Amino acid sequence: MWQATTAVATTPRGAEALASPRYELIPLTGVMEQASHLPRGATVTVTCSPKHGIDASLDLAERLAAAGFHAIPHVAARLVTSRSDLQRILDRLAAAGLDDVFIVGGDAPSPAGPYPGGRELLEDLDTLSRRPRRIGVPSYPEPHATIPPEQMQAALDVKNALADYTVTQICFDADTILSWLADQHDRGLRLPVYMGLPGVIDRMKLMGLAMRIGLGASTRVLRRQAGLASRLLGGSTYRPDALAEALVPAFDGPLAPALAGFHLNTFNQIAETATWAEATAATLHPCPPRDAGQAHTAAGTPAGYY
Ligand SMILES: NC(=O)C1=CN([C@@H]2O[C@H](COP(=O)(O)OP(=O)(O)OC[C@H]3O[C@@H](n4cnc5c(N)ncnc54)[C@H](O)[C@@H]3O)[C@@H](O)[C@H]2O)C=CC1
Ligand SMILES: Nc1nc(=O)c2c([nH]1)NC[C@@H]1CN(c3ccc(C(=O)N[C@@H](CCC(=O)O)C(=O)O)cc3)CN21
Repeated sequence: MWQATTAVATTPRGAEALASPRYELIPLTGVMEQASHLPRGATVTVTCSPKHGIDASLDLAERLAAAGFHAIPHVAARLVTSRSDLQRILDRLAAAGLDDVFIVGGDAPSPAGPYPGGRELLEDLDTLSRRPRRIGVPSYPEPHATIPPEQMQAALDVKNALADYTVTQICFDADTILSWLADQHDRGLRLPVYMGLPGVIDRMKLMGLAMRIGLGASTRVLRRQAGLASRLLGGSTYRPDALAEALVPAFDGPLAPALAGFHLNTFNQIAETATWAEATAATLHPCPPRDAGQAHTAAGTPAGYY
């Protein structure tokens, strides 16, 4: 559980980050209704898979934008069929006023066109018109299942000059994320980092997804915490409490300048994840009565700053 007294005094920026995360949605039936549980104007991103294709992500992003959200579609490089297809996508984004896009390699077993990965697409995009105002790219605190670490690092180094921000792949271990951040900072990463967390999701479902998308060794926490009692009760739900507790303070520590926020992979458990984020952020800044604002903690941080 949260140590509310310490947290209030030390993590105002972290609490704010948790209160306004990016929510990642999958373009499946019912998602618009589920999205209505999100705060008005929330930032939502739309995944892009070989199963649904790029246009399903763009369609949903357009609908979410029309409903008042700040919508960010993912575009998978391996699903783009040609250079003119890429220009068509850029034109469609511009026409819809979608000015922020997340470019990923994508999970297609082979490229449908000239782009084997996000890196190659970004390099080509630089020569085309209508670049979105902001471009995000993934990054990996844990090794990728198949792409060698040197190749991933080389791709990130190129993207460091071509993109505007990065979102970390789901990782269940806060120390791994924080030491990766420090290492990337030392190597000259200039992209602001959104830390990618799983949302509030059934453990078994999360374990299956983790295997399918090739997450790293930290996935073992799902096994360790799925205790006998909860299994007897017919399953248990993962909550990213331990990650939030360890990562929120980083927004007020030495790595703060490198951090942009949190990105919650909801897997469409949208209401549960949003409720968790809001409630957890609220425990961090419980808005004490006004006169508490005069008091100061031992560390000199005004109590009741939030
Ligand atoms: N973290 C995320 O949100 C997502 C991650 N992915 C996975 O990550 C991989 C890498 O994507 P990005 O981080 O955007 O980096 P990227 O696509 O820029 O890949 C890095 C380098 O590895 C090569 N590469 C990419 N996919 C490959 C594959 N499937 N097989 C062999 N080589 C490949 C690329 O040519 C590139 O030079 C994707 O292929 C996919 O498996 C896919 C979608 C979303
Ligand atoms: N390798 C990889 N690919 C991704 O697409 C991806 C990541 N990693 N890491 C973070 C998130 C997680 N994402 C996901 C994960 C699962 C589904 C998924 O299960 N979608 C469909 C099934 C699609 C299919 O079978 O191809 C679903 O029915 O839930 C979608 C996006 C997108 N992002």
